[in-house]
Amino acid sequence: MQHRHIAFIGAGNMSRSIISGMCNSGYPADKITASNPSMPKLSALKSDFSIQITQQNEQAVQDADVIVLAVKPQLMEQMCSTLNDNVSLNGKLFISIAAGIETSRLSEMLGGQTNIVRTMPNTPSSLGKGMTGLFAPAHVSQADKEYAGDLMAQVGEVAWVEKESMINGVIAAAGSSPAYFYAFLEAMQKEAESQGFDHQTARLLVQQAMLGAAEMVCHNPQLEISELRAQVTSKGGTTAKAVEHFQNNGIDTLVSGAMQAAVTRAEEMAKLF
Ligand SMILES: NC(=O)C1=CN([C@@H]2O[C@H](COP(=O)(O)OP(=O)(O)OC[C@H]3O[C@@H](n4cnc5c(N)ncnc54)[C@H](OP(=O)(O)O)[C@@H]3O)[C@@H](O)[C@H]2O)C=CC1
Ligand SMILES: O=C(O)[C@@H]1CCC=N1
Repeated sequence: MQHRHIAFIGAGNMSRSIISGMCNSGYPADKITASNPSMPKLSALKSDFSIQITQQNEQAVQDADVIVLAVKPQLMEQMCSTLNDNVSLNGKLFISIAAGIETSRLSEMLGGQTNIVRTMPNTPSSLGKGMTGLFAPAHVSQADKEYAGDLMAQVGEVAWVEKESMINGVIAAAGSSPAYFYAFLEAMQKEAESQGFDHQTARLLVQQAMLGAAEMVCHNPQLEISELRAQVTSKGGTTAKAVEHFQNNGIDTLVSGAMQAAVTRAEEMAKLF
């Protein structure tokens, strides 16, 4: 990918994941700056990756070609307007990773800048196993789209969406969904403990089963996921009873309700921030 000078505004979990992916794949550290109000996360980034750090957003932005907007959604407006008041933003590419803030709203926050790509990554990006959805308005150049796609590909798979509203679908299916799987695993671990396993063994049993199941899905793209399920489900056996219990208790409705709740919240956030 092109090695443009890039600044991360907000040095939290997601920025650290992306920076780690970039550095691991050879992006020059002297072209990466991170900015954050408090020092500890910056110091860790400096010592782990030798990138540039600053507590002044303006300083990070000044010399950068690309600005990654990586603060919490409720802080975005204040942060962007302070930037816009203090430094020229013309000619820069903005890449937002924030949930629930549309590009038109980001443009307002940035004093009319329109060169904005919106992305939705997830926390497995920290292991290079992320999934990121991207959207760019039609006026964003092919070169800028390519840069944004290459950037997020440093930490996993990427998928572009044509309509901005589909970013909320990405949130429901991939941005938030690691937490659904954790909730499921927590419940399984608890039940395994009730059945007599100690905490660590219960965790090992469920985590290894999940990892193996995920790998089976990835390594067998020719098989529908339902076919992989069928392979586990012996006729008259144990799995059939467990799966039947899920189905009789509305697993499909439960999952679609949860995903719709995530979309609804993203839509509410778009009005709030
Ligand atoms: N976590 C997730 O699963 C995902 C999160 N996102 C999005 O990523 C964004 C960041 O989330 P995440 O990394 O999890 O959050 P974190 O809280 O880990 O990181 C946000 C960082 O922003 C810093 N910050 C606060 N105010 C400012 C400011 N004015 N200028 C610069 N930096 C500031 C905070 O510093 P300090 O701690 O010192 O206050 C903190 O380090 C959010 O918009 C979220 O919607 C997107 C996809 C997935
Ligand atoms: O919960 C959130 O709002 C963010 C966006 C996706 C994952 N975490």
